[in-house]
Amino acid sequence: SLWIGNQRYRATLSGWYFSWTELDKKNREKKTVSVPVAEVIGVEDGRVEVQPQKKVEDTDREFTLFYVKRSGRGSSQKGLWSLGRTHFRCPSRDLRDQWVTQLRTALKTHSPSRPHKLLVFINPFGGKKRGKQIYHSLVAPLLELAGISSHVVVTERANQARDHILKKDLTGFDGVVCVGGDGMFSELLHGVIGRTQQEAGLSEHDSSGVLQSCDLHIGIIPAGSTDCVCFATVGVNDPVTSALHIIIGDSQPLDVCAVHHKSSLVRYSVSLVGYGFYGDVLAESERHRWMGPLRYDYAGCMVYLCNQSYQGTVQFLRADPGLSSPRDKTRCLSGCSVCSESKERLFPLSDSCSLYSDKLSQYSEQSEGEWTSVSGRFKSISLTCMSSSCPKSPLGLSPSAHLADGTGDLILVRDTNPLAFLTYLHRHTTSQDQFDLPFVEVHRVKAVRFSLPLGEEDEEDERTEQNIEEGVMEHPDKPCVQSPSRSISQQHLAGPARERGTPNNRKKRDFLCGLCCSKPPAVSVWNCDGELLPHTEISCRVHGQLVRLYARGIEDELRIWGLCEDSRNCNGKCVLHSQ
Ligand SMILES: CCCCCCCCCCCCC/C=C/[C@@H](O)[C@H](COP(=O)(O)O)NC(=O)CCCCCCCCCCCCCCC
Ligand SMILES: Nc1ncnc2c1ncn2[C@@H]1O[C@H](COP(=O)(O)OP(=O)(O)O)[C@@H](O)[C@H]1O
Ligand SMILES: [Ca+2]
Repeated sequence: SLWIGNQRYRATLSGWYFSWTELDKKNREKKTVSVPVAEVIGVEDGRVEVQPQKKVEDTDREFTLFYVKRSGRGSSQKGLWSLGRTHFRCPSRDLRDQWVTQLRTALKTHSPSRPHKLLVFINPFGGKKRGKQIYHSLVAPLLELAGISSHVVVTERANQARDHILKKDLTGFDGVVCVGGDGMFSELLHGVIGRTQQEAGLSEHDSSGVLQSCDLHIGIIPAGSTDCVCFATVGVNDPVTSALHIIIGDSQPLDVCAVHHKSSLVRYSVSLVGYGFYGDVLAESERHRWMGPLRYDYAGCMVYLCNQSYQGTVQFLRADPGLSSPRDKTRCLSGCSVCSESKERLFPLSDSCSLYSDKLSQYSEQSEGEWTSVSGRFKSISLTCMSSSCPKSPLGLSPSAHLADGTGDLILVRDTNPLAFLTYLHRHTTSQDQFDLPFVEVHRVKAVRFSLPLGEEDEEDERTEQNIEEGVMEHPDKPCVQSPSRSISQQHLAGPARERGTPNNRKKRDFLCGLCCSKPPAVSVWNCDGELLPHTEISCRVHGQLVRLYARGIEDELRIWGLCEDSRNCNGKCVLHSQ
């Protein structure tokens, strides 16, 4: 027996669960609360509070249990986690000590993958510039409660986090965490992948080579502008929810797209590699960084009004159509079977049995298959390894994409009239199928190549290349950018490609200076997870499950999503109809 206040409960700790059942005066059982041991955050002697401030009342018969608490069913805050806290009173001090010891032992046994030590990078300038405050007031107290030690680095420049991971001693750290947006996540991604390849003696520049998947986990505390990676892997962008996923050591593998130009690596991407509309929006938004997250809406409207389209040829290698399709109306949710079966396909030697051996023989990872080619004028070309859902688009660029199936979705939006394109964009904010439009096509792919029409190819201007290398010339991209934020965006370009002095394409952002100059540009720019790429002709390849995040995919009642035909079936409660 345990007491909460004056109410008596029957408590049990059996295997995976700690449960307490309310008992009435006649010992009849009433409501039960069950907490999986894997979701216990901590057990403390006495009456302990952590919010708003830590307070300990050391009473000898009491203990406090902290655990993951989910927001109620049907709540508008689906997927939101908070810290649950219950004070239990035991019949004696001895029994209290036994409960605390047993719970702590169970925690060790059932949660072997929890981190003990984390390296945390805070971008003080991301999003609404609240990174430091978010970390110190919401996240640090939870880590302390869970007994996780952390080493915190507040960044002073772009790429500091990436360089730290690439070069410094990381002995003892179980994971790296960023407090910031998709740009900060991208720094960690590049650091972790780069370091793993260095240690494995593999070259990142070999576009057909296999990369070593990374052991160091990445955690994201959302404090940025789009927070797409966090939203698409957790389901919400909430710092406390993400901190709790980190603490309990959740693990979500993630596909990564490697972008190459000729024979060198340009960048990695997990969410959006976009040309045309999304590239132009990013280029325009960089000039308005001072607006914070609103810069994307402003730039989106401006670029929409410019009504540009761009010529090019897209070639792609299809993924096995027998496994899944971008239009199959399913969703990649926590425990997704498509992703777990992909693990056996992607790493056939790591598991003893392979359900997929027959499928493998028809569609081997070795035999690449045929490249398909599509040429024309496009409003937008997007490749995304995951749904890319974010607060702006709750179902994302490709709602049925999978986080860890080794494929990406290629979305081609051909040139069309402005109203039709607006319909396409608007469908990202509703449950309507954005692919069910005559000028839109979507393909599930393993690799993509983009080339410009003859005469418009990437210029290999040796002089420009040399000048950048010698540091005598400013990077010629975005010649019209004048705001002080330039320094930040210039540093963005100082990614792997720029450091090796690869050439840059030119003459393209002019129309954004005066909002559509007389001569429309022939070439757009690639947006790679919020970074502008310095090349136009690129090739992309998806590396299945290359990194792992402290997340578990989107959980829930949203499982009905695939079944819901109309709002009457779900009473307006499913994710499609509750928007
Ligand atoms: C009419 C409403 C149209 C809404 C269209 C919403 C589409 C949203 C798709 C979002 C995909 C997001 C992919 C993630 C990208 C991020 O990695 C990356 C970096 O994020 P960070 O700054 O946090 O580091 N973010 C981005 O590149 C931002 C792309 C956002 C594009 C938003 C465009 C808004 C468009 C508004 C158009 C309005 C047209 C209205 C005309 C009257
Ligand atoms: N201290 C810093 N000063 C300037 N730029 C930084 C700093 N720390 C990180 N950055 C860069 O700022 C960019 C944007 O950061 P991010 O956290 O993604 O915010 P947002 O979502 O608002 O774009 C990232 O690409 C990152 O490399
Ligand atoms: Ca994928």
